[in-house]
Amino acid sequence: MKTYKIACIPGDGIGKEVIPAGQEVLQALAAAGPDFRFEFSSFGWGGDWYRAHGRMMPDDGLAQIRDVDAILFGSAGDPQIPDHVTLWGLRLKICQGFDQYANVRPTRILPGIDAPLKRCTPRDLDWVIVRENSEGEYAGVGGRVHQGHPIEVATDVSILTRAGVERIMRFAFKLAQSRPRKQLTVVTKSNAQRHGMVMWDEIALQISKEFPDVKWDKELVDACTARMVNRPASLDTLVATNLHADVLSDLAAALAGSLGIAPTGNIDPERRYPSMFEPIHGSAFDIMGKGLANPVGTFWSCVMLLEHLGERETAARLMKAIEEVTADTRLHTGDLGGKAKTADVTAAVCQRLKNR
Ligand SMILES: NC(=O)C1=CN([C@@H]2O[C@H](COP(=O)(O)OP(=O)(O)OC[C@H]3O[C@@H](n4cnc5c(N)ncnc54)[C@H](O)[C@@H]3O)[C@@H](O)[C@H]2O)C=CC1
Ligand SMILES: CC(=O)C(=O)O
Ligand SMILES: [K+]
Ligand SMILES: [Mn+2]
Repeated sequence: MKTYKIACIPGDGIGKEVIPAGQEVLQALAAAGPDFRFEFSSFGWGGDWYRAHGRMMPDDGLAQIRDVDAILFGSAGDPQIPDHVTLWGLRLKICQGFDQYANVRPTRILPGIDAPLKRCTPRDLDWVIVRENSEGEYAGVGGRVHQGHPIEVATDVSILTRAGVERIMRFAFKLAQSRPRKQLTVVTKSNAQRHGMVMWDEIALQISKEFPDVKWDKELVDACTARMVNRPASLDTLVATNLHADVLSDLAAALAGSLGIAPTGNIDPERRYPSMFEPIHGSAFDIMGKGLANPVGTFWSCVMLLEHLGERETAARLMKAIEEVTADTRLHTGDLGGKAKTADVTAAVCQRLKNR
């Protein structure tokens, strides 16, 4: 029997609630079938680790998880520690350390979810946002000089490399090609950002020639927000820079009903390193520790994890169980207007997996 090694890193805030829930669901899946088992390892990295050791993860942390088949991640972000310390010390360290350059964020309106756009039916909103995940605005290049003085200067320099843009464009065109509509929107801002984004557009055109069957267009990021709201059905696959896609994907999640539902894969398409799956949301300080977090974003991320492992049938089985649960409004958590708790939703999904 196959054994998949999964590293679980709950991190902070509601990550500590939704990742154990995700692990429970994966365990229930493995128990329901004879095909494979999981070997979980758990890592208590994050804000608590920082308070005890002065850093978010150990110096050899990447080496400790180098050989797993996949990583299930919660969130980095602690109310007592600056956000840039937590994010860079854990999540970005893993994403960049393992060169997980493609961040994939599907969005759909799941059954039973009351999405906020009154003219948008579930058929109109079926997107995948591909986020460049290794450079751009989050390259980490910049600095501060004259700190605290009136002449203080601070910079964050966006870095776009030809190799980095070519690989994410190729990934996005390929993903668009694999979807029924074969359609890609390249999100840009080449009117105002006249160097990096102009190269981004040029490379999009260049890579498009490798995919003659993919229809593609270009949209400025500001206009793209309006198009997502007004003409959702005109979009299918999107590709955008690190910052642009970060913002667009929270909007996408909200338009599909809640930030609590949306999944992500931080993928190394070349499979040199393990890929990492996480809900798109953060630590949710306002609800943490109360058992109120919606675990669906984590469960959907588990679906992506299973697809990445090549377990397509099992992934589909989990997605079906998730959709059956969202269809029952009694099982909606507070973010969806319901009263259910994390544990109720988790138990309901596990129950459906047992009853297959
Ligand atoms: N990938 C990561 O590790 C991320 C980390 N963060 C960090 O998380 C912290 C909080 O960030 P925020 O901007 O407040 O974003 P957030 O995603 O944590 O929360 C935004 C809002 O959405 C709600 N929400 C999010 N997930 C939910 C869920 N599963 N169920 C129910 N409601 C949910 C929260 O209660 C809050 O009102 C910060 O430290 C930030 O840096 C934020 C986003 C991603
Ligand atoms: C950090 C963050 O906001 C994200 O990964 O989406
Ligand atoms: K997250
Ligand atoms: Mn984000």
